Amino acid sequence: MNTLEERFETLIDGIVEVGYGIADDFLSADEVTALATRLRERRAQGQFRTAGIGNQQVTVETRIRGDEIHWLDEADLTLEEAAFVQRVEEFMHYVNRTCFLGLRESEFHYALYPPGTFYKRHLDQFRTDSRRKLSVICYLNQDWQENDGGQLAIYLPQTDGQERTEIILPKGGRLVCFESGRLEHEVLPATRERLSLTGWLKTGA
Ligand SMILES: O=C(O)CCC(=O)C(=O)O
Ligand SMILES: [Fe+2]
Repeated sequence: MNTLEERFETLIDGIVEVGYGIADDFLSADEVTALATRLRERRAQGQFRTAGIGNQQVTVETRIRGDEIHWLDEADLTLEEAAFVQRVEEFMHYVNRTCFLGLRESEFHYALYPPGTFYKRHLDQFRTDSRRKLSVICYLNQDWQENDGGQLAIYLPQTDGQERTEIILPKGGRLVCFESGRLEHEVLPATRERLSLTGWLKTGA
């Protein structure tokens, strides 16, 4: 297992060199199991809603996205959730020390994509609010296989005007990070429930 700083470096190198970073062991298998369990408990308690689109997230449009989400509330975190938030915030401070992005705030939601649902190609920054600088997605799926689908497709603009597509499997413990305002991406449909914890690192007001 790499040290935390090595994982942070891997993520930053990826973002700087190719536009996105991947750390495969951001969470241990036990942490994935614990967070997936917390996700399912919260969903069973009725805390999840079908996600909306746009800044206020009021419009449900399942032809664009079909996931159910629950926003983490700082005042109501389990130990595992608090540990996850703390680790991502350590990454945020590490980024600030090395890349000077001026990140100040974070927000996180669980997401569950029922089989067959997807999130069409989009950008994570809103026209009316550009505070989201980095998107982080951590997958909570055990034993995810290629033929389970549910890949994250990232569209990378090339200097020759062409576009390259990267296809990333949502394997448990894997964290993907990219610039929210720059890279369009898409969640492909899966044959199983697809679980994740997604966050944004933001500048202040
Ligand atoms: O779960 C993923 O792989 C990406 C999710 C996403 O694009 C989003 O929630 O904005
Ligand atoms: Fe997104």
